[in-house]
Amino acid sequence: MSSPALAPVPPEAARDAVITLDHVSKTYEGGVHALDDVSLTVERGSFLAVMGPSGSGKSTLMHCAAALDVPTSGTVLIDGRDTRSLNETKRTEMRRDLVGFVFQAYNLVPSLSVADNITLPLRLAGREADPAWVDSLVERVGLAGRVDHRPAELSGGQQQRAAIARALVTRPSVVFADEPTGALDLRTARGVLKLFREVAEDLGQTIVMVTHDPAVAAQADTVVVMADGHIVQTVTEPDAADLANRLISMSED
Ligand SMILES: Nc1ncnc2c1ncn2[C@@H]1O[C@H](COP(=O)(O)OP(=O)(O)OP(=O)(O)O)[C@@H](O)[C@H]1O
Repeated sequence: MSSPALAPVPPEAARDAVITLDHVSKTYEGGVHALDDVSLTVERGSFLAVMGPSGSGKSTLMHCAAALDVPTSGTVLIDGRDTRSLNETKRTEMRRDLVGFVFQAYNLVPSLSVADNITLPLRLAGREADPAWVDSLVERVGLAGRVDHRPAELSGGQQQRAAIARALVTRPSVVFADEPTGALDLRTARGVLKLFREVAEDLGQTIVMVTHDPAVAAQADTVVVMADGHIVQTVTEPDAADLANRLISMSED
């Protein structure tokens, strides 16, 4: 089923699209067709999950959509800006200004306090921190009272919450989360996914989350299912059991 968040890419809708992939293909050296003619629009404020089996092209899609990599053909727009025409320096600046990242392994700097980790993207961009905004983020991710600690003094869930605050601190157009609960136990993972939902709903933050796990994907508003470099299904109002069945039936095809 097609959803408003994933409508085919009419130009007049582009102002509400944070990410637009238009006929994007990616072929790696050696000839692997990781993405094959993928078109996708991620609407502002939506929480989208990209789900599929290993090797289906999820990471490649994320890397192209986040301007970490360039497609072999097709167009990627982030907030209306074309990523393909930029050199590596300009693409890096675009990522710094428009994109936040959350990774499975948290990637916090061990020698910095939680507070300094959270505000690091601002310092790297030469921007002033707005103390009220930083405080509200720390509060929202439940780390008030922990900001002077080093990452190693936090639990995995707390470290991921710090990483989420770090991803939000620059007020990016979009946050990409790559298997953000992959290293967490079930209960902690639920808390982190609830936080993503709240951030999407309360702050209108656009989130694109890559996962192979149907239970994780089901927390998003919309799920695109990938297989062999294609988006093969788009699921609105996702349900974990239904998504799991879809994956099982794909593996039996
Ligand atoms: N740098 C690369 N060079 C060559 N082939 C690559 C490269 N990165 C990915 N591939 C190949 O492209 C295809 C898609 O890989 P991708 O990592 O995007 O899939 P994925 O769905 O994210 O998989 P996983 O869930 O295992 O991370 C796979 O066949 C993979 O082996």
